[in-house]
Amino acid sequence: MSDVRDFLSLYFVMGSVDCKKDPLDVLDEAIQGGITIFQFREKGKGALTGLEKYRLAEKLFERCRLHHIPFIVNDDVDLALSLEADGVHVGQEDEAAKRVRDKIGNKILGVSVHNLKEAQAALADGADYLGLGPIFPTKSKEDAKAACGIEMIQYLRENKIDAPLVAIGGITEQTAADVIRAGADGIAVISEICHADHITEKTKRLYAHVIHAKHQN
Ligand SMILES: C=C1C=NC(C(F)(F)F)=NC1=N
Ligand SMILES: [Mg+2]
Repeated sequence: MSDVRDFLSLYFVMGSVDCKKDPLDVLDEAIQGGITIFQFREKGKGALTGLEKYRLAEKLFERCRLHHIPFIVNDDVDLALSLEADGVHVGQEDEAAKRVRDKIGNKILGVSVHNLKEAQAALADGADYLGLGPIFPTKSKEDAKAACGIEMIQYLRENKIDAPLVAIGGITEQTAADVIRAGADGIAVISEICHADHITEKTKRLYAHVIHAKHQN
């Protein structure tokens, strides 16, 4: 895969808990709208486990493979390996990024970061991209830290964090362009797409905001 940076523009993160209808339909509509990378994040109250989780992951992965969209698994490294997913995304509280890198070889490794110190450590551990957030307050993650603000994107860039970086946390149509102009390579969204009345149209607008802002940078 060429540099993962090119795939980060519109990063859809989702699990069954986030969906108001069949996750397969939600993903299909988001793909029609132009998402560029997908993360299966099955977490929170009522999340699937075991074989049910595996079966849903398999079907979502099939959709992504059909449309050449990288399929990333959140937290569950063993699930990623058993599916031969394109990569994994781990947080600060998950398995240490260095150990994950040893397990997954040259698959994509994304690491959640909240500040400069965590960003530097993640890159030292071999992260291919950073997930910085939450930028704004978020309802999609129960144990989210306090919002770090758009300023943190600029601060990391000013401190020579030039690695591929996607911003996440409460990002909407109204704020997408500002996040890109601050220096992010893409935006990651959960509820902005999952809770939209018309998922494909919403996704197309988010994509347009991101691509337009990218060409201004
Ligand atoms: C907590 C997270 C932070 N960032 C990301 C991503 F956008 F993919 F980088 N995913 C997560 N699950
Ligand atoms: Mg995690």
